[in-house]
Amino acid sequence: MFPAINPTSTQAWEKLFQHYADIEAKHLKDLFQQDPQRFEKFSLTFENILLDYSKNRITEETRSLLVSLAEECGLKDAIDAMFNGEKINFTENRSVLHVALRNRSNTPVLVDGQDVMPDVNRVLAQVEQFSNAVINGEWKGYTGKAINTIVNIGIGGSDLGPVMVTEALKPYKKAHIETYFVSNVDATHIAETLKKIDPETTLFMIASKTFTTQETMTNAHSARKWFLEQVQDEAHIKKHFVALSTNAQAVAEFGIDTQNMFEFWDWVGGRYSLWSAIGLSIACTVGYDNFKQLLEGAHAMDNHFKSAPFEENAPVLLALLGIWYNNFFGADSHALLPYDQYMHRFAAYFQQGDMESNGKYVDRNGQPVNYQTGPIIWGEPGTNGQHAFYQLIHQGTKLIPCDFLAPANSHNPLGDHHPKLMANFFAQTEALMNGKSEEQVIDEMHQLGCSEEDIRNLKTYKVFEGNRPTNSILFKLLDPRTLGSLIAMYEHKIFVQGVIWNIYSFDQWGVELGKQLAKKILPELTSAEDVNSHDSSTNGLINQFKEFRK
Ligand SMILES: O=P(O)(O)OC[C@H]1O[C@@H](O)[C@@H](O)[C@@H](O)[C@@H]1O
Repeated sequence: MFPAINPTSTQAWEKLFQHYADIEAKHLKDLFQQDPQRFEKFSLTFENILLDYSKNRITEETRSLLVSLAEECGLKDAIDAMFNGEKINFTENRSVLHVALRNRSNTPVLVDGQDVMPDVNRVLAQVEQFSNAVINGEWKGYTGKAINTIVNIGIGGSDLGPVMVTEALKPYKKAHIETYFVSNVDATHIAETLKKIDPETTLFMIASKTFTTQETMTNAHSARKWFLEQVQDEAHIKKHFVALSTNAQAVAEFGIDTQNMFEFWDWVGGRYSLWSAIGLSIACTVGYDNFKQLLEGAHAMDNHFKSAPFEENAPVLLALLGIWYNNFFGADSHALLPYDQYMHRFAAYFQQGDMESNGKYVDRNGQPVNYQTGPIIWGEPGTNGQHAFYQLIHQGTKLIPCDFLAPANSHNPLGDHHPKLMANFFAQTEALMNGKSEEQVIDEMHQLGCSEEDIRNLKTYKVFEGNRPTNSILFKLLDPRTLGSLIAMYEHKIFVQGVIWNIYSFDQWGVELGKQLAKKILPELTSAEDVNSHDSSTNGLINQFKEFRK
């Protein structure tokens, strides 16, 4: 196991702290003026992806100090530990092997001395066979009709990945298959979906690692009840319900034939599971070949992550830049801004990926940390965001490092839409960096014929400080392979940050408390008596809720 080091105790941290004072006083605009090679120095390409991180508040010294920090924190050993199947998810005593799910080179990966690759390949073959059968119509519903509708019922990691990927890969969607995702326990979600579908041609995928999650089980039972009301025969369930899970017993108890179960394992974290059987809805929507391309792209990024020197390693650099802003500049959030409508769930996906992984205040020694850990992740596609929240990024009091992501080629090359979209991407990153000086504002106002009084009164509002850092991630086309690489890049970024923050990134105890309390409260909502077992606010709310429902 790699050592548990408090990052603030390293020499690199101390040096970064001193170095920060220098950098804080520098403007990005000047850094570019001083160094014509800046773009070459601070950018890299990986296959069809260009990562330009030159618009960050860094110098070569910053980069080398950040790399020293990673080294001092034992990142190399940590990467090896993950890829070698060590139980780095200590609090659950599990390996962390989403990389094995896409290990296309098929080299053995051992957990407790046993190679997991035969199991991975077996389930992948099952996914291939099943998705082919659904897509080409061999898999028939109870009346002999082919399937044309998939409803994935799952939440969190059993929902967000497939939702994000099927949206991102919509251009690859099989035209005759419609896919719906139901996650919320709010009945509206399942009820509105059931209105649109036909039991004869619908396949339900019950996606749950544990097969105990309240929301998913409630939705699954409602779907089952609806289905049986229509078809009146339990024997038909096996043609219309499959399970994606690690829990065979619970699947059987639900009434799904374990023949129709697509297995995965406890060493796959929920938020890292889209590469596993949880990806069945992806394979059935875009076809197995495209799913395989997604895995290939992720595997290529895994190899890059494992072997590239830290100075040239995309996930490591993104992670280190995040730490630079989070821990030295005090930035508390990070925005993901894809300039691609197909990627509209990308930020939502990595909200879980990042915040559930690194939202921890206890370190790997069991001590509360004395430094900041995971940032708040948020974002929306551009250009929509520009007309909504970019004001605060440009002129607010908070520093918000942003990742801009975009394809050079659109799947919809309609008129001049794509050049317009991309002009905005380039303009925003440039504007965030350069800002606009008071001199420029005055010049502009003169040119517009503004009065001296107006200029005096308004100029300060129109000044942009700039010096707002961004990463630009430009890729050739949003194809399955590229998407796989991008997702894996962010997964590994999260891993690197967790290692440096010395926290356990692969558990999620923080989601348990609310679940426990909800279980306790549920029977109170239907009991006849007034509730008084909580604080006055919770009692008051519950009792008013009951009153409103009388
Ligand atoms: O896939 P299941 O087991 O239904 O879990 C769904 C989600 O539940 C949440 O409470 C978290 O634990 C997530 O990490 C997980 O992805």
